[in-house]
Amino acid sequence: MSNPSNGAAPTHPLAPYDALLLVSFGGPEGPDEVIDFLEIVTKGSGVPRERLEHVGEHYFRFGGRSPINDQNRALIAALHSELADRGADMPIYWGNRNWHPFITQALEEIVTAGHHRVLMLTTSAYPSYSGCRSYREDVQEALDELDAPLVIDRIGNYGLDDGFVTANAQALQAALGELPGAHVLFVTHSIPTAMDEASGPVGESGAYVRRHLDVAGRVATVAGGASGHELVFCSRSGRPETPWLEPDVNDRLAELHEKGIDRVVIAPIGFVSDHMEVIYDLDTEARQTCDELGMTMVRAATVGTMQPFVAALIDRAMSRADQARVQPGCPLQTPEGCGGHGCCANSRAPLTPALD
Ligand SMILES: CC1=C(CCC(=O)O)c2cc3nc(cc4[nH]c(cc5[nH]c(cc1n2)c(C)c5CCC(=O)O)c(CCC(=O)O)c4C)C(CCC(=O)O)=C3C
Ligand SMILES: [Fe+2]
Repeated sequence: MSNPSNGAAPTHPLAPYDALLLVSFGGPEGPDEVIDFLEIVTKGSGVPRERLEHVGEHYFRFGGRSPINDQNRALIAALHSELADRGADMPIYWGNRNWHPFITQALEEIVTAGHHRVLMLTTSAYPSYSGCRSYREDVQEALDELDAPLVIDRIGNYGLDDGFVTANAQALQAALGELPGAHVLFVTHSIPTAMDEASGPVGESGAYVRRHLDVAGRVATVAGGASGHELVFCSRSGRPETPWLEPDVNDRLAELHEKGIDRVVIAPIGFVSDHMEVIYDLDTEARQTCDELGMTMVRAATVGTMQPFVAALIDRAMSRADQARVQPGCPLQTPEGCGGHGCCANSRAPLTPALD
């Protein structure tokens, strides 16, 4: 509250930020959008046409509608209510890398509304080119096109934040409640091994896998009650001759079955909400693998809008604002040292200019 004696305007708890920007992957919302979406996603990535058609089928199975946009709408609502609870509500804009509303559209709205300094959050919790650096490259590119006096900072990768771990642990505990003593398969998106090697700040390598292993270990410890746990991967794409992170969740399920382990919990710590990878690759495909092998499987919830997760994002925003108040300029292209920019020192995409 403002102090009436000096007439000062109340200081917003997130000052100097005047808006938040949620940046996400995007997904189609109807059958006629699927192919155009997939073409945008795979532009210049070398993903073969057959893979594209194959993944298109996953979307068509769900009426051509990805769950990701509704998940993001729900997350924005939850962020607003968390902000309101702390007396800190502010506008939240939303832009996607690959589908409407695009990042460029969000930035145009931000500029039109007269905002000057915006804090960006992404729906990816881990360091890597795909999950971190490409988001800030895309936002930087959109910013360059606008030529407006707008500064965008970002919060760092939040996978190891207490609230993210707690929310995942609560989800795992609930799943283990249904299947006590089960073996836990923590799952994340596979990426090319070269992308994993290039992940992390300058001088570091393999941060993508290492961070997931750290999160998995903490989540398993906090939840308790698993007979064992490990990290596996889903949603491999790319060319078959390019090495990607393994084992694939389905291959590992078959191996576990061979060893006589037939009770598993699948915990998608790599996804912040029920993306297509979760509802297709895990709930449909991996579930079918389990059914065929006669294994019992429970899928743990994604953190979605769980309170500890939403609070962790706002905690991050608050501490980023504290930092920004004493450090006026820390633009997106700063490779290290502020806001956890060091997610991926090496640019994977030769088409996009390197930022450091
Ligand atoms: C690390 C990572 C994340 C997590 C971080 C983050 O959240 O960003 C992520 C998220 C997502 N990936 C998604 C969808 C797709 N990803 C693809 C392709 C690829 N992903 C990759 C990596 C990642 N992807 C990579 C290395 C490729 C190969 C092509 C390339 O190198 O560019 C393809 C093309 C077809 C295919 O090959 O599968 C699709 C359709 C959706 C939307 C799902 C929905 O609709 O709910 C989401 C959230
Ligand atoms: Fe992907």
